Amino acid sequence: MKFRRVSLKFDTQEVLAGFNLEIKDGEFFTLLGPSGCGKTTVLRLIAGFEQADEGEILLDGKNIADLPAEKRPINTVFQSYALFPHLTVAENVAFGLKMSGTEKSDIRQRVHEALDMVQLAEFANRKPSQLSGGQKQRVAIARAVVNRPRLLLLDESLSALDYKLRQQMQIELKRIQRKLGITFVYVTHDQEEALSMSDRILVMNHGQAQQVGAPRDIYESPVNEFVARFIGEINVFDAIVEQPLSEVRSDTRNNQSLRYQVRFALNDCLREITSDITLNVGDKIKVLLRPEDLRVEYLEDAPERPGFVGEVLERNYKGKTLDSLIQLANGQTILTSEFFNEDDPDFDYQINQKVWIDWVHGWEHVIKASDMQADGTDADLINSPEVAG
Ligand SMILES: Nc1ncnc2c1ncn2[C@@H]1O[C@H](COP(=O)(O)OP(=O)(O)OP(=O)(O)O)[C@@H](O)[C@H]1O
Repeated sequence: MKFRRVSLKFDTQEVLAGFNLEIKDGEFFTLLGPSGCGKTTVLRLIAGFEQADEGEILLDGKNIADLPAEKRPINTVFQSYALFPHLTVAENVAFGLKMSGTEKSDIRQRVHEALDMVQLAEFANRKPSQLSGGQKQRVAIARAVVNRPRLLLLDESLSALDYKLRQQMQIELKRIQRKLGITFVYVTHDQEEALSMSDRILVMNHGQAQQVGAPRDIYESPVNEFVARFIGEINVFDAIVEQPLSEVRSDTRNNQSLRYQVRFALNDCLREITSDITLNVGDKIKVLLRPEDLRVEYLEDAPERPGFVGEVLERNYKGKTLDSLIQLANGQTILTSEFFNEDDPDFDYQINQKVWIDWVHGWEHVIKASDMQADGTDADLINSPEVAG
């Protein structure tokens, strides 16, 4: 399904302007962004609950923008489940099929299959009030897939569940989606949820597409500061390109990147970096490093080494990792996250301890400083072929 230059205003507020989108058949696609960025509006436009002022919404190449919601082969699972309390689980799931005049025997068969799929066959005769939150959610999903829609829309569908159940349902949803082969369009502001379930994610801000890609691309190669900061923790360092270095580095995915010598604003120190994008001498860049990309060592071990010197402000033992908040010489604070390693004598530093910070070279991600507008908007991206599809 595709959006072509879709615009929508609520009174004077422009929520979407020339918005493009492509969702591939059979994929688990997630719309991710902060509250108010327009995710639900996009979902409601797909469902037909909202009408676009301009543009086309295409399904199988046909413009469905004027087709009423009930005529679209699209179902929605709401956060509130919206089950009928007086009907049993099976009757809830059968409801839509009954209304459309499906044969009784066919209904029985399909309701059974749908409940089997969400592993609720034995609960068929219960009422919604006799179910847990996760079970109600699964009934809502069974009801939404029983008439085999082309697209299933899920609006923050797991947010009412507690953390543990939510994690189980993430796996469950992905399993159901794979089994059915139906295109799922999921809306969330939870980046962890988006990363763990999606085939592709669209990151939005202020009604604009920021980046679309596989979870790994979005996490490891964010196109701007907004995406980098929205998807997990990130440390940002200013630098200027001094000179290109001839050698090329290949990463584990065989992507080739270029090497440069750059001058970091911090300590005015010269370091080598790799970059996926071509840089010119004098370019202002931002070197992005995730907490897990950084390495911390006792300062006494390396007094002469180039790099960033800091002082440990906080350390949090997290079981698998030791996370530290470190203040650098220029006042900037950074977050590091290191896997527990009993054999490393430098591992367990103390508060106020002076430390030296390096990173796993090749893991840095570089963007030009001009790609980093504070509000995350980047006009060039909105209509880029990648986003437009
Ligand atoms: N019916 C409406 N009338 C007026 N303004 C609306 C309406 N629906 C949404 N908006 C506005 O449009 C913008 C986008 O809203 P939308 O619900 O799509 O955001 P969202 O990203 O889904 O947010 P959330 O995560 O909080 O649900 C917001 O500024 C919102 O206030």
